[in-house]
Amino acid sequence: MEFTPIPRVKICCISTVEEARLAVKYGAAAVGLVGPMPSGPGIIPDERIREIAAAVPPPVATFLLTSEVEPVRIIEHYRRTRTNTIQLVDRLAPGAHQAIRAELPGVKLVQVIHVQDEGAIAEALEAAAHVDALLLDSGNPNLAVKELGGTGRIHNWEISAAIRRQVALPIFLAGGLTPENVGQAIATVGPFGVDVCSGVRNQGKLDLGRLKRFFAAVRSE
Ligand SMILES: O=C(O)c1ccccc1N[C@@H]1O[C@H](COP(=O)(O)O)[C@@H](O)[C@H]1O
Repeated sequence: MEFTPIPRVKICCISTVEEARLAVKYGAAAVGLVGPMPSGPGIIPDERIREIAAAVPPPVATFLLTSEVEPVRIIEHYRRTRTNTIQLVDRLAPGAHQAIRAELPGVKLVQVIHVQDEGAIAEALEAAAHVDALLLDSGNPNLAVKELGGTGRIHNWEISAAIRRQVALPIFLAGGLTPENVGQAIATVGPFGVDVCSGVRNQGKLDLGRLKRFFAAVRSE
């Protein structure tokens, strides 16, 4: 018999302790806290990330989203914020993940892969050897002003499904998920978790109705 767990939900772009409480109340397994980025709607100051991360109860995971790429800068960012997980939203150089691990052995590492075309499959397979989970998102790190997430756009879920089939790590799916499309996304990709920012917000604020409908849609899958 095959066991297919209901996907975990990560609510991203949490901007206050109150928003974190709301996300946890309705069942979030993780909250995302967005540090300095070249673009995106969810950025908050590092001091606020630290405050929110300290307020979130175990076993809810706290993800620091960092756009830093140098291990020393990533480690400094982590030490300013003290989450239990680091979400690396940009590509790192070879050896960088190992350097972070050596310094922060208790901290989980999640690498974002921007799914633009089938090249994402090889990128995912390479990164998978060095991290605890992958997060498949929309975006374009090759633009002059990098677009590293928070786009509100979906991508080609068939490519994400191919990655999920080939990678033996937890896969989070992100990018333009909403209460209306998350069921189809789960059916297509079969992710371990789903991750959402704009789809549960209204004018930048967490929207209770959308949040409830998002969880209901995930649970009815
Ligand atoms: O939200 C941001 O500001 C952001 C900026 C840079 C990288 C990632 C960011 N957020 C992440 O993007 C995904 C998808 O967002 P959306 O649901 O498409 O709006 C979100 O889950 C965050 O992990």
